[in-house]
Amino acid sequence: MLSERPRGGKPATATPGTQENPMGRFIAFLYGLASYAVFFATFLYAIGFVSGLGVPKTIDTGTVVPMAQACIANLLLMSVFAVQHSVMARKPFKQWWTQFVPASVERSTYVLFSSLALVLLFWQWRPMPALVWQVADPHIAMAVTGLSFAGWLIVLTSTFLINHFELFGLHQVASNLAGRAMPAPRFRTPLYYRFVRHPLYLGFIIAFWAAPTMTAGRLLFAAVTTAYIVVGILLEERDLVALFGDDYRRYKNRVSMLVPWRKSA
Ligand SMILES: C[S@@+](CC[C@H](N)C(=O)[O-])C[C@H]1O[C@@H](n2cnc3c(N)ncnc32)[C@H](O)[C@@H]1O
Repeated sequence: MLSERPRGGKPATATPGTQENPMGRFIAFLYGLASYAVFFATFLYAIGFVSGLGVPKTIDTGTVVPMAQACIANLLLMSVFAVQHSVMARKPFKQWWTQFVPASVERSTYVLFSSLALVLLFWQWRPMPALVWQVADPHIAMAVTGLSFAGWLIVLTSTFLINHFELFGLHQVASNLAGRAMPAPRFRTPLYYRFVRHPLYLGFIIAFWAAPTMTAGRLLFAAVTTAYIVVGILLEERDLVALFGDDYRRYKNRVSMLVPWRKSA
């Protein structure tokens, strides 16, 4: 879903686009912090939006319009996010726009635009309240909600296992501020990554599908985002093989993609 991080080649090199001017570096750092704050608020809102808890506008609230109209509007909103999130993550796009945006804040800007695309989706989402399923037993319903929150927790903890601060651009602006080089990307397989290659995406899938009440709107959201995740994995793995070579190829042979069972050794 979130895709490529800036790579900058195998050896650690000076942060590309490092500003010489200390004030410029400081402003870049503040911008990175602000983008991160917007991301974090959006992430928290997303939990409420999908679960229907604790936020004013959820996936199942708002003005009800005819089903086809709602479906088209929602597909458009998800497409805006998908196009922004995928296109801005591709190397040719990065090469083009880092002519205008300093490379040190490229990731923060990507994170900011992704968050804004999500805010637009939350704001403009049209509810589709038709009931697909509903868990009648309150204890089971609570357990399903708990499973959904476990999915969100897996998402957040996976970002820390990979590199939370680099993924959301803070590492880049902090290194730029300190005039330090960004370290070369490292292949990691900690904790969940021993069981599945994409725990973060698995967390999203669990969070979206574990619904005690599944409406047509949430079903549309879960189905489209799951399809987007699967396509995203194919693109991400192409980059990971290019970056980590045989290490990643062997990992692919050993560990399954999303379903946590061990492949035969
Ligand atoms: C949003 S994270 C998602 C990581 C992974 N796909 C997941 O679902 O847990 C995407 C970034 O993680 C990086 N990445 C994915 N797997 C990795 C691994 N095993 N070691 C290091 N970086 C990885 C990718 O290069 C990409 O920049």
